Amino acid sequence: MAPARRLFSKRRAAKAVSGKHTIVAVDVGNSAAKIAIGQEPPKPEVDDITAFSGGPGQRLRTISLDQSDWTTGVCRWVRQHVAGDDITWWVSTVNRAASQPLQRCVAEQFASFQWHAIDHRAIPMEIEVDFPDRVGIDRLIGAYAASLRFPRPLVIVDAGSAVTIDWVSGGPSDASTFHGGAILPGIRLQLAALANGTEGIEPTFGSSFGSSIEGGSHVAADRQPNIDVQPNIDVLGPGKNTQQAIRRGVMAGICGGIERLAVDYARTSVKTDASGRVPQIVLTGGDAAAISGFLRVEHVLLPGLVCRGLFDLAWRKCQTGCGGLE
Ligand SMILES: Nc1ncnc2c1ncn2[C@@H]1O[C@H](COP(=O)(O)OP(=O)(O)OP(=O)(O)O)[C@@H](O)[C@H]1O
Ligand SMILES: CC(C)(CO)[C@@H](O)C(=O)NCCC(=O)O
Ligand SMILES: [K+]
Repeated sequence: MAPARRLFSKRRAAKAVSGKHTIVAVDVGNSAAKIAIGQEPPKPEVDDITAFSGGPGQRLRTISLDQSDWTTGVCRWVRQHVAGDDITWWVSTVNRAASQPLQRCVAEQFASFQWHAIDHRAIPMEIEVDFPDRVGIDRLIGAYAASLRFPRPLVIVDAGSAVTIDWVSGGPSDASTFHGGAILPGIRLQLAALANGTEGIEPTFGSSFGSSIEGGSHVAADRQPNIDVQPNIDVLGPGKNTQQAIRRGVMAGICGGIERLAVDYARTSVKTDASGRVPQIVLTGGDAAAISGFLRVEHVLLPGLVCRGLFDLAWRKCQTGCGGLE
């Protein structure tokens, strides 16, 4: 214990000189928490947003909520990479039952911390939906992060427990507009629904799919859905057995949905985007890599989009006066 304490105080002294401050971005979903560690911009004049949010120093980790001690896992991982307790946690949660215990764990394990749970009012975008406060904050932050990195209009696909397929346009001013989108069950939920709702289909948890979680690791192997991630010529034809048929159905449903909605949204773009550009599709989430291989439209794969967006928001706040980001 003693050496660790000394290390912390040395680091605190270093912070006072450099003015750096640690940001931990946490995206709490229904299956997993995604965590990234970053620092305030090393120099105030850094104006490239990627220098902060996507820089080489950034670490991204996914921790499955299946593990009963996942909150301790998060704190331990942060401890391993950050010396000291002076951390601002920027949090996106669509699962308060999970984020509340995490906050309690952080309060127990870190002597001083700041906790920013982001809501829609913090997102510098127009939000054109019926109830902006009811949209999953992960959707809004992902949309914001994508709109800073790619030309609009955008189709943002977050393939997690649920798959969300959202539309973001650019307006005549520089502001982006979030227009809502579509929500469908993700791969794992679709497999579970088929198993639960039929007598003839067995649960398909049991093997493979290890690389599906962004950043890898910390995913219990015995809970992973058994769906091949490699696109294979076989999957073009009809499934010849139950497993193949399920795989065909689930992947075609999700990929077909993305392809179709991108076209449909673009058709509405006369109203919502004046640029006339072909929409850029941005894909993120635990199943993004699996889905990417089956998609027939051009897209970019960007792991940790919501964590990147949390850093973007922290960076933005910093521009208007950091001071520990409070
Ligand atoms: N052990 C696991 N537990 C849960 N999901 C897993 C696991 N292993 C792989 N996956 C895959 O990862 C997907 C979940 O991705 P992700 O972690 O991005 O979800 P999430 O952010 O928690 O979801 P949401 O934001 O929709 O609540 C599941 O659909 C599943 O196919
Ligand atoms: C759809 C999910 C589960 C995706 O993480 C999340 O964004 C959420 O709980 N949203 C609330 C409903 C909505 O976005 O309209
Ligand atoms: K998510």
